[in-house]
Amino acid sequence: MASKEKVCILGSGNWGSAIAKIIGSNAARLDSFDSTVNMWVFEELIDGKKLTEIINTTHENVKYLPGKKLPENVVAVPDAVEAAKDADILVFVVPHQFIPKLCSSLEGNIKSTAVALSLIKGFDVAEGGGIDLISQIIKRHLKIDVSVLMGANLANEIADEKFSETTIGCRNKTVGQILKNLIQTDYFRVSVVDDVEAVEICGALKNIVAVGAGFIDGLTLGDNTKAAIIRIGLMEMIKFVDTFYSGARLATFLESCGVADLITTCYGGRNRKVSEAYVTSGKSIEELEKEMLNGQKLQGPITAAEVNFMLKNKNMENDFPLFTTIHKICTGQLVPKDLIEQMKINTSKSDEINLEKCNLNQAGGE
Ligand SMILES: NC(=O)C1=CN([C@@H]2O[C@H](COP(=O)(O)OP(=O)(O)OC[C@H]3O[C@@H](n4cnc5c(N)ncnc54)[C@H](O)[C@@H]3O)[C@@H](O)[C@H]2O)C=CC1
Ligand SMILES: O=C(CO)COP(=O)(O)O
Repeated sequence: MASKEKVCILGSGNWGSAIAKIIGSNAARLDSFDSTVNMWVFEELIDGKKLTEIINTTHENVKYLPGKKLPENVVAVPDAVEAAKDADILVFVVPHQFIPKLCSSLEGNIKSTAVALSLIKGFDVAEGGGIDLISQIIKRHLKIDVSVLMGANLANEIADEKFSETTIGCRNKTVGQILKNLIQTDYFRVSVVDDVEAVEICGALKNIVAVGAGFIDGLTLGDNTKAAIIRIGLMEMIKFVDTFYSGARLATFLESCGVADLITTCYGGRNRKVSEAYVTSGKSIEELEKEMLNGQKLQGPITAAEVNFMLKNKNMENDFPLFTTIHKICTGQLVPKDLIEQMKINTSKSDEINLEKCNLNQAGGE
């Protein structure tokens, strides 16, 4: 790596802008980083003005993180290749449905020695009936090492500098320390673990559970029911990792990326909010996403569809009744109140994992 690491942030939505605030300030403060941080902005017009120009003059992303100043060394760039071509560290933070196109545009146009950090929660469907992790897509296109950062990280709260924790999954200790230096502040505390796949999968799957929590809120079923959905969701997350990604560790679910992110998203996230409105308004999820989120993107319903694509192909829908039911409600195959009926009949399947004996428990940690 270069003596002064150059950082590029690819994405500038709600979380992209909040992390740009942190990265910009750390890059300016620490000698080991080049102080100029490029941020790729998917260009759009706001009242006839380009968003990149607004960011570069007012130092505020007025659409996706209004009211918060970005450090002046964060430079908005409308061309992804231009933004990324000289970077040593590429921070990926776009809504997950846009990653394949972004990676294709970067292919062959970045430093071969660069490393990536993905903050993206979601999957993509894969040829052959399975799913790809977002980190795998980045790696396949760009042929660089990819670490991940996931945690209980509602972007607006972090932009407000409220104390929060996060988890970086990284296999290389030196790179892990560099990434920690880049991200950690006194109010945003970073743990680095080497269980990279489990960290990433926790981040993706908790968005499905949050959709279920929103349905429960919309049905006004109360705190006990919501806690039950969170617990069942956690069991399905553990079972999913144990079944499809063996070698991970149970302890990872106790990091910020696991149970903490599950809790915060089920109480404070966009997936919860829109799913509650789905029950009470009778509108479609797509309509509500447009009406309620001002251009921000929901990840839960599409993640539920991606997971269902794989479970259906493997004839395993019944082994993950919560994930399956949430997908069926999102797609109109079931109605929200069916969630409870399904849980009454099927939760034993979610719990069908012996934690004493599961693969996750056997793998040795540090
Ligand atoms: N917002 C949050 O509190 C958190 C979000 N995340 C994750 O971070 C990732 C990014 O989320 P946010 O930054 O919140 O984004 P967001 O939900 O605010 O999405 C808006 C962003 O998408 C961009 N966009 C729209 N159309 C596009 C296109 N065709 N191609 C490329 N970009 C396009 C917009 O320009 C804007 O930058 C997601 O995977 C999310 O799950 C993770 C932790 C917290
Ligand atoms: O991932 C998040 C918090 O860690 C944000 O969740 P939402 O996308 O549901 O707002």
